[in-house]
Amino acid sequence: MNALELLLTRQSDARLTEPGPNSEQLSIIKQAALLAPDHGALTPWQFIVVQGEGRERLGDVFYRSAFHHQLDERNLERAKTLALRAPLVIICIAKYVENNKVPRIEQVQSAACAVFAMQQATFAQGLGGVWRTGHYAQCELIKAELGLNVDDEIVGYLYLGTPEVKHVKTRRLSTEQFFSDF
Ligand SMILES: Cc1cc2nc3c(=O)[nH]c(=O)nc-3n(C[C@H](O)[C@H](O)[C@H](O)COP(=O)(O)O)c2cc1C
Repeated sequence: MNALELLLTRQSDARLTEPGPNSEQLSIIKQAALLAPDHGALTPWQFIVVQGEGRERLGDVFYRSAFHHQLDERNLERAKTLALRAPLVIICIAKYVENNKVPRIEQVQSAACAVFAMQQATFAQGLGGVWRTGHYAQCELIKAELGLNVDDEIVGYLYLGTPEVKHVKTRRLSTEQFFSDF
């Protein structure tokens, strides 16, 4: 797949199954993350790769968060299984570095670029992925359990694997709606 084909056909896949990225594919995905634009070369990132039984441990962390926040019964039950929705999950963190020139938002944006780069690198290798956030990206208890600082931001959980169903993105937006000339 060439670069333009990637950019113009990329899509997310919410339903993912085995196999996940092999070690060679994962290595490429990791390298793509580290090429994210980075103002001031602060490298304000941290990535935690979760696979195999690690997904069950992450499910336990989600469960403790759900319990702590008194989520309803349905969410409590779901919590333990969430990380099992793909063979591999990467927890993507903006690791905030205090800096006079580079505000926090730019560091979070840089980490977000890294997430997108990883999703693209996955797609380009014939696999699929989806970027998720929600309650478990905002929870202070989870940050603490992952050993993160309060200033850090979980910018997403990137679920990666093989798409369960082959589908082609049908929603096409019109450039005229979002671009104008000045
Ligand atoms: C910051 C961010 C958080 C997201 N969180 C979720 C989420 O929690 N659950 C979800 O189903 N999709 C979430 N999405 C959307 C999907 O990742 C995906 O972009 C969307 O399903 C559209 O698919 P597409 O990438 O093929 O256009 C999020 C996207 C972004 C950028």
